[in-house]
Amino acid sequence: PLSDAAELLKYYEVYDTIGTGGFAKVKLGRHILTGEKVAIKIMEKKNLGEDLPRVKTEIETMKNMSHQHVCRLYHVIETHSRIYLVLEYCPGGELFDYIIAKAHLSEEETRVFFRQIVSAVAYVHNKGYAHRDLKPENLLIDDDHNLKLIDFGLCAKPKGGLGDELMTCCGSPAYAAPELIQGKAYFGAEADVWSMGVLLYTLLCGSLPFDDDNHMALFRKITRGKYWNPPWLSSDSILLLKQMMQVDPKRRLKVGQLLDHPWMMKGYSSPVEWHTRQPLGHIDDDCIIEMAVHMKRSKQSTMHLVSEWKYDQTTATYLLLLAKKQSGRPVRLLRYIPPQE
Ligand SMILES: CN(C)C[C@H]1CC[C@H](N2C(=O)NCc3cnc4ccc(-c5cc(Cl)c(O)c(Cl)c5)cc4c32)CC1
Repeated sequence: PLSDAAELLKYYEVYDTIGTGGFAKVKLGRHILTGEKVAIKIMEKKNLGEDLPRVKTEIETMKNMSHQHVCRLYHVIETHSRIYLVLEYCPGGELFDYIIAKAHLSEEETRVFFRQIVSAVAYVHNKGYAHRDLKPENLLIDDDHNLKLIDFGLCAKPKGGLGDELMTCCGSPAYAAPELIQGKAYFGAEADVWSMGVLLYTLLCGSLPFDDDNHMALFRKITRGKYWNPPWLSSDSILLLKQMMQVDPKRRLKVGQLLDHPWMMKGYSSPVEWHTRQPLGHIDDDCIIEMAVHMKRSKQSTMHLVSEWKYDQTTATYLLLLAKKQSGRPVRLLRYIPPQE
């Protein structure tokens, strides 16, 4: 109903649907004040049913994430019948489609992308979360041809940190670790490493290491852990894949060992940089000043308003101004507000 869209249309122009994700529709939008493009994930509450907790998980998780390779949440709008998530726009679409278009990637191109994936996952783990649904469909390409991790609906934050075991069997079977599909208690971080191994295989080979239309046959292949190595793989790639797709989670590589693994270092002089370049809560002076001028408020009161991080229009305006600055565009808000018809 119009009343739901009214709140969204106060702050965004909304264009056509650019994708669908399970129980959500994603539309392209533009933030009126900054002119920045955004992706708007639209969910009908009545269609969510038992998926509502998953949405709440995704929202709370993403509010705690601010990283160069994690898709940024800007604004949460909840109306009578809908939940809107305003997210960082990634014009390059899914990594999945990119791989299909190229059949498979070279080792060099794979390394550039895989270093970004490991950076994102190491950051997420350091925050105490396991993603649990790592796959090429959940990695998007932004306008700088960099990867952004999405879909935190299945991620878990064990009460006692990642040292605690998880029980829920979830994620996409083809990427799921043997211990997870066998219904055993598992460590989220170890299961994520297995999924990253499957991901690395799809990048280098253009196909899945374990695949079968029959679920039971697929499970058998995963628990057996044997897969075909195409002839174009280097021996280094074959070794790394073997170390990540170890059926026994205790023999599997740790994320910490991935950061400076010889395969990851080929052509690079430093380990994967996983720390964020935009710490949560960081307040940028230029953005605060532009907002203060625009809102006719003092710099001090503007800084306090932004520091509440309510993921409302203020948070969205600040973060999108910051994104503009980081892309080298002018830190300016729209001077003229068109008359509301
Ligand atoms: C697992 N797949 C099927 C899901 C699809 C959903 C549509 C996506 N998409 C496009 O189709 N075209 C362009 C496009 C551009 N920018 C996007 C920014 C964020 C998201 C996004 C972020 C989060 Cl955190 C999230 O949970 C979801 Cl569902 C989507 C999607 C974008 C997007 C691609 C992945």
